[in-house]
Amino acid sequence: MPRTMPQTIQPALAALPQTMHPRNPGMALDMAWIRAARANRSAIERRCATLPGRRSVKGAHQAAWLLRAVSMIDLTTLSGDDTPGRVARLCAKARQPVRADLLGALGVEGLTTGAVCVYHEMIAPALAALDGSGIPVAAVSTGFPAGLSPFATRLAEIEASVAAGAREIDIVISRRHVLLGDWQALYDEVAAFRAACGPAHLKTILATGELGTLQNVARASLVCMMAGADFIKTSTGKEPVNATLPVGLTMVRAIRAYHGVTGHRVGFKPAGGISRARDALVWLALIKEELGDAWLTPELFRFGASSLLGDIERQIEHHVTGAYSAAWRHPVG
Ligand SMILES: O=C[C@H](O)COP(=O)(O)O
Repeated sequence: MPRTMPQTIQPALAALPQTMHPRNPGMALDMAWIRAARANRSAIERRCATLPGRRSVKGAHQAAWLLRAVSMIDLTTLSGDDTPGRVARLCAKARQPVRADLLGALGVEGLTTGAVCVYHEMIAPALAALDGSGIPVAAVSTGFPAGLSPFATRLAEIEASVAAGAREIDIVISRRHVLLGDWQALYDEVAAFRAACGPAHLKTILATGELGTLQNVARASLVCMMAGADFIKTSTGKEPVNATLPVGLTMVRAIRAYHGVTGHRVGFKPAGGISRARDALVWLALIKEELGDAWLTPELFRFGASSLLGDIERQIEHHVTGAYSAAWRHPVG
């Protein structure tokens, strides 16, 4: 027996900011600012420990937040055995991320994921499957995930993916530049990637699980933003440790500081290992509290996730019907 339609859901979705912010133009490398950037791990961990409990949203509010989360997912497949068929199924899910009967019960229309994220070779099938939907295709690039191919090859890879129709490019930075403290090299690399992107938006993957310290994460975040990144992203999903809350808090505070100084809004994308609806809610609480509602839009926040959507759909089904179904009934791709 469907529950009464929660009246909060459609307004919560409609209230999503639709404004187009100007892109981050970047700025000159400010070494004094980079050197001054610090990250106090114990304070950061204490702050993160408060997040899961304090912001417990229930019922219709939880369903509304979960639907909002869906609109901010970069629905991802990044496997060596990806095929056009798998990508087509993923894109069908991006167009209709939650079962029509469930959305109908909630009075919600027009919900899609934020983007579909694939390797270069899968751009064409993704574009074909998303035709007319307005959903952008994001391509991982620059020798993803290690980023150790020749520099010219990495630039050419970006240009090829933009020419193929990707509107967003997820690059990986050279971790050694961070580990060696060569901030000028990191800045020059990211600035060159940004130039190669042209009109496509640049998401810079820090691969934080390989950067050693939170201070390195804070400094690398600032350098990427100074070099013109549209988004900073935690991880490839292939590192041993991917998106963690302490890393996320460090990065969003760097975004907040950069906005405070320059007035430019840079987006944030936690990625890798985010697979449960309740974790998505904690990430949204982090963004709301640290950056404010202006960032709770697909333009400025994305989850990079391959399996999160299935769990969210399952929770939405529970909200509508009062029953849980098996996870296998909510395949993503
Ligand atoms: O950028 C997205 C990640 O590769 C997805 O990671 P995941 O498969 O752990 O959700």
